[in-house]
Amino acid sequence: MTFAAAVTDRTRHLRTRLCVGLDPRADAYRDLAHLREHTLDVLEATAPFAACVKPQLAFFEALGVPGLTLLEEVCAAARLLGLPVILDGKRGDIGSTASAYARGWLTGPHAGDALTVNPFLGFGTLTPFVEAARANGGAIFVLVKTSNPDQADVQGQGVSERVAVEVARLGAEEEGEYAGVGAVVGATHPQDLALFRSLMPRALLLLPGLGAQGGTAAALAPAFHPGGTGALASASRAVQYASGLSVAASREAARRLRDELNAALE
Ligand SMILES: O=C(O)c1cc(=O)[nH]c(=O)n1[C@@H]1O[C@H](COP(=O)(O)O)[C@@H](O)[C@H]1O
Repeated sequence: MTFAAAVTDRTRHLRTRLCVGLDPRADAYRDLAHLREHTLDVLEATAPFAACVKPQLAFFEALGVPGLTLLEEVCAAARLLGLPVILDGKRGDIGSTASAYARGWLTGPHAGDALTVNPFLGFGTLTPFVEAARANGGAIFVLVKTSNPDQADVQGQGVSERVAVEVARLGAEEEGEYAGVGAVVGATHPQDLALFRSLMPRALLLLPGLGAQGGTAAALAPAFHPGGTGALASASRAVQYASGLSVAASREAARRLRDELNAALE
């Protein structure tokens, strides 16, 4: 089953559109063993409420080689739990380097099912990512309008809309309900969601910024299709560190966010 079909299946059968972000901050833990245990515990505790999981590569890379080993463990644990994995790497470079990134993160030993991708170097540089994702039934999420307030410095003046049109064009070649070329649109921009939904009708939208950055579930309905499919709302700190390092609080936070999204959509 493709990534797009698998998350949509979880949305329909488990009634969840929540993407649980894993951003394990080294300074929150005694040592690497503590970070590892808590991160895997949060994954297991929140999995029943999640459509997918999104490890942020920066936090794993910051730990060096042991971080990559842990990332492999997280991906393997997610698979056992039935959770599709989005690796949040925001990669992008000239073609030959983009091919290496695509091999590494979409087909290599640490690969996820999907990868976030930066289109800043030009639309042609997306090709290796699109091809690698297609070869495995994976997906990419192209940055269209990021959640941070200063995104407009670079993404304003119609840039986000141009990227959205390209995402739709790339996905149009694919079969299936949702394409393997998706888009990142911040949950912090609820006023823009209807526009981006209409520009990219068959793209899965990844909506980060729920919780810690101020995004609220109630405002996200315009990103979804009738029936509540087509988008994934993502929260990292609000789940992993919902109340210090309490795993029970992480579980409850995931349950509450899932319920809030359902209430806004069903
Ligand atoms: O691609 C992302 O997930 C992403 C895109 C974006 O526009 N904004 C954004 O915050 N993110 C990532 O989503 C996560 C947000 O974390 P929280 O604010 O703790 O939920 C971080 O790992 C960010 O790198």
